[in-house]
Amino acid sequence: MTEQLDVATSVKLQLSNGRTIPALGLGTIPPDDNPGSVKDQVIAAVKEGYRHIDTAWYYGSEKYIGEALKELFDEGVVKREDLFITTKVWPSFWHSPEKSLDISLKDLGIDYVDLFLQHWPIALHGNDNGQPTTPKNADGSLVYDDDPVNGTKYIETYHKMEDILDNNLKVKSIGVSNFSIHKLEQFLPEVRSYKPVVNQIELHPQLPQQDLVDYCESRGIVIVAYSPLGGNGAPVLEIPLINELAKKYMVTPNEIAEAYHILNNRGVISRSANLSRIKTITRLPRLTEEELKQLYQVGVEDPKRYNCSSYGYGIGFRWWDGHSLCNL
Ligand SMILES: NC(=O)C1=CN([C@@H]2O[C@H](COP(=O)(O)OP(=O)(O)OC[C@H]3O[C@@H](n4cnc5c(N)ncnc54)[C@H](O)[C@@H]3O)[C@@H](O)[C@H]2O)C=CC1
Ligand SMILES: O=C1O[C@H](CO)[C@@H](O)[C@@H]1O
Repeated sequence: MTEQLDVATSVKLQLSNGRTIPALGLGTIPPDDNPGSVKDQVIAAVKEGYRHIDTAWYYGSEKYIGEALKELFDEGVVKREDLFITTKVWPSFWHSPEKSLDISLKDLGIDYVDLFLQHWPIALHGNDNGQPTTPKNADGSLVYDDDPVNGTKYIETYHKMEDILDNNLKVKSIGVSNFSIHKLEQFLPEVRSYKPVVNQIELHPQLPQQDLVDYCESRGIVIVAYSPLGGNGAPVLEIPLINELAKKYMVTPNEIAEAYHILNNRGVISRSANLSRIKTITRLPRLTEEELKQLYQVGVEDPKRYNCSSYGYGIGFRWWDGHSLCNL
């Protein structure tokens, strides 16, 4: 089956603004026990051919990524223009996206990002420096600057991102993340000049979200799948079908989980603290249409979301009138 393999790092997706995005990206949520290890992860990935790095002000790892980029540029491994770098503005910084961006650019040591995303369609109560990132009441519920289900202050954030793009200096494209259909229906009519080119969402065989995927793709918004392995512990890799396909195509389960998106013209960003793993998960098995459909069916009956149902990474997503923040 080795003849049915392509190279995942060579696939680029067309964005609605005429630019392209490498389909396979490296996630950079830092390991709690060793956040500085993100530097070596980025170096290993870029040397293996990755050209898309996904980060965020919220992750606190951008200074380590900046160290990696400096080393890669100084050594002539890549030039800035060879890379596609994404950062995001967190809801506690909803009022000052340019300030958030400037902090990211300083930590990354670059003067522009290729994609600037609005991390969540909500407004959390953060100060002028976006702190605290997860403001909470005494009962543990989040403190908002606006109603998280029907408020519209978050749209002001995007308008400010459009203003930044108008200057076309610090960002090349803007987009959104964790925007549900409910939010997109409310938000898209208010967009002034620049439709979001991407919606970055949790997506994997256990969470198909096909209605949201169809909604976005029908409007020219590229889906980028985050937590494609299910986050910490990679539960998605335990799906029997993924392991069967990995055996058939003689690749790793990671590559099946990534191919599921790339072959569906979606971006995918996964992470690994294991440097040798990063170097060995860039093959693209040519799964058949039937195999892609089988993977899709895994989560149709009993969808499972990893990112919002737990207190992962320090933020607790409270269920709100039957909505989780991810289903707003
Ligand atoms: N926009 C947003 O709100 C979000 C964006 N993201 C982005 O997506 C990226 C990837 O998603 P994540 O949730 O970080 O994780 P993921 O779904 O990529 O899984 C990564 C985890 O799986 C482990 N892993 C990888 N391969 C493995 C293997 N073969 N066996 C055992 N364990 C394995 C890694 O060590 C890590 O703990 C993030 O780093 C971030 O850049 C993630 C969450 C939310
Ligand atoms: O981007 C993000 O990462 C964390 C952990 O998954 C999540 O809360 C946030 O949206």
